[in-house]
Amino acid sequence: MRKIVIAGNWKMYKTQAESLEFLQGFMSELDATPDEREVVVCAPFTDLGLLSKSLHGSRVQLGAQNVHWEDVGAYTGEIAGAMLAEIGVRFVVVGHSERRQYFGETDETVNLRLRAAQRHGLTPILCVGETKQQRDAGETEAVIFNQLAKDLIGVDQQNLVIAYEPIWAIGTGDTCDSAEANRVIGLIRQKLTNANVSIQYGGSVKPDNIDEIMAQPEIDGALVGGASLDPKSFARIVNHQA
Ligand SMILES: O=C[C@H](O)COP(=O)(O)O
Repeated sequence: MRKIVIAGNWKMYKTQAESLEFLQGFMSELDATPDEREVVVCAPFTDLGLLSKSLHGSRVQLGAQNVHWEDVGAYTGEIAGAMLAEIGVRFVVVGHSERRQYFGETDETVNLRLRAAQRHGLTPILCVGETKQQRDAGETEAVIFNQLAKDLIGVDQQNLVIAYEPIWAIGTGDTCDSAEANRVIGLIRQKLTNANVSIQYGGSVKPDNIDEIMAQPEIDGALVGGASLDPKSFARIVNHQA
């Protein structure tokens, strides 16, 4: 069965003090309704240890924003899967367009990171999506299918979340039309060997569009950037109408 996964990606925002302040506001706003909805906060590395203790026993799970493909070694500035797993991290964002655009992430390194995450029992959230230029050129499907084909080699689809993030919709307020996001996510699903992989939409998700996005039958959750930084706004997104 497909699970609903709502994940906040804090990117390079929030010190430890700010992350604790967020939690104070956020936890009190969360609906108590127990359902199958998974809630994840993907925080900067420096926040993870503290958040792990603070979130212990709560329904909010912890995610990281990167993982290296080797288990140990001389890789200055990188983080190993075992280091994340040891402190209670359950999810990790892999292949975000900001990593691909600014840090030289390729489909080959994305694939290595996905497999490393799974080796350490972490659930990777694989991000795929097209640029505006690629969309305008009618290349959306080809770009995404190419990413999936390369990124998913040897990846266990029983332990995977995918986020469809059209790059032109990230941080722009220019949300992808929900029916179009639904269409693309349906096409992504057709390329998978496990039809139960949860596929999120990401790109300018806000409290005022989450209900419409989640009403789409193919969309299993959201990867939320800017709106996950504010406790009330992220709680409203998590508490969206079923
Ligand atoms: O990882 C999250 C996405 O990049 C979306 O960011 P955004 O909600 O600020 O557009």
